[in-house]
Amino acid sequence: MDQKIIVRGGRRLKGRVRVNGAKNAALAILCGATLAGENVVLDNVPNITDVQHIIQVLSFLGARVVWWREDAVTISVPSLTVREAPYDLVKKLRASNLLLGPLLARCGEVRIPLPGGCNIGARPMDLHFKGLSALGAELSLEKGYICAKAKRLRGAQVYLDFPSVGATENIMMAACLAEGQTLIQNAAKEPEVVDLANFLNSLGARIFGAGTDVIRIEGVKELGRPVHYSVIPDRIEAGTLMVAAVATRGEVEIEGVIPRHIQPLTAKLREMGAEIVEGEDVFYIKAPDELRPVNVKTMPYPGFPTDMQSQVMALLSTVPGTSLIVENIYENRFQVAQELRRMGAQIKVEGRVAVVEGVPRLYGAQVRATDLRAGAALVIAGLMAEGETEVVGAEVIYRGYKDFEKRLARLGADLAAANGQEQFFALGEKSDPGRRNIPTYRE
Ligand SMILES: CC(=O)N[C@H]1[C@@H](OP(=O)(O)OP(=O)(O)OC[C@H]2O[C@@H](n3ccc(=O)[nH]c3=O)[C@H](O)[C@@H]2O)O[C@H](CO)[C@@H](O)[C@@H]1O
Ligand SMILES: C=C(OP(=O)(O)O)C(=O)O
Repeated sequence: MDQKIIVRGGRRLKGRVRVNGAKNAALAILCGATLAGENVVLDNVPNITDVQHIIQVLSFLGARVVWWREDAVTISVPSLTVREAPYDLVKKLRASNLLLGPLLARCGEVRIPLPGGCNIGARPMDLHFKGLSALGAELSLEKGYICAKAKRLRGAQVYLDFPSVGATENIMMAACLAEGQTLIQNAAKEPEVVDLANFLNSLGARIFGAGTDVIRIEGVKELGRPVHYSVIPDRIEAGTLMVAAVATRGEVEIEGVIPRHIQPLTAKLREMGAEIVEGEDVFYIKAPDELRPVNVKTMPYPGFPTDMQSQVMALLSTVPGTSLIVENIYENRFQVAQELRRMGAQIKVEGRVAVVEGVPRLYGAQVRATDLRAGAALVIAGLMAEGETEVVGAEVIYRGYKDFEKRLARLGADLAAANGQEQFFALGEKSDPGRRNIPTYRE
């Protein structure tokens, strides 16, 4: 059902907000938990729709997953009764592809539909296939399903042509139970890869070098030590809130972060003129009215993250001067530009390059969230715009952000969420119930 977020722009964000656990780490760790038997307890798990969907897939496969607190789950996978994941569940998220490695290692056979997720590019799986084949698996595509089989997995040396996060994670998980040593060269260095490796090591795996471009895995017979593990904070959620703070020329404190994970963004926001003070696990951000244009190039970690590109594009659309954005990861991640143009932004896209000419102001309009980060970017644009912005297709935002509009409202934004039945609930101090029959509430 089409959901909407309605934003009335013009308010500066002010206050303090705490970041949730990282979507991309939690998803990988939940998949990795299928390598173990029982007694896995995870903290700081964000209750977002992607996580709910992966839990549905795991439950279908025979795992017992229980939310025992708002942000904590227990998982036990004594045996996996089903080795085929259903298309209707898997199509909802990209990260379902991360079941391939662990299920193959644990069961020797698996059938998973090609994953779904946002339409941001072709996102092939050749590197996952290359790595798992090197470990001895036979893989084929049959009627939209990835079919993988292996009598036994053997350690191998795998060079990734590109440091793919998902391929690194899948190969690393499969290699945990392979015979002998695996080397992943040109591995992804993202913090979420490191978090997955730390989690697997706490289960009894022997993974060395995660966070560098060579990861060594010594295979073990089984994993299954009791584990109580806490997922790292979401650097992209933190970054999105930082950009929202700067976009509204606000003053915000963001708690529960690992500042070094967000360096590439912090550096850009400082280059634009924002004041950012870093504590051990907190950021204080204050933005002046006048900001400077910057150039941004998305790269694998520790480069500038593609998952922050759309939000920064929204911000730059009101910064005087010319900014250049080069998107090196996904060919369709500029779709948000055409929605921002509806709001008055001046953005030209030529292949992988977007040229953003800052305009004095954006105007509220009806726009569509074409993907998760585009949705967040459009809400940020709405916070800056004059008048009312209606972001339709907002359900994709909840794939990755928990209580997105509530958290922004607590920082003083004026915005509301609604479902397709036009049942609005509104947040923020100055919502105007009269205009749209919105029952207002304040927390
Ligand atoms: C659930 C999750 O963790 N998602 C993140 C993960 O996605 P994901 O793991 O899918 O991203 P990858 O790092 O694999 O993809 C990066 C690039 O490599 C290409 N590629 C990837 C695999 C492959 O076999 N062949 C190939 O060509 C992709 O098309 C893309 O152009 O990392 C991305 C890059 O930081 C983030 O945007 C996503 O939020
Ligand atoms: C692209 C993203 O996620 P996924 O890989 O789950 O589609 C994202 O988080 O921006």
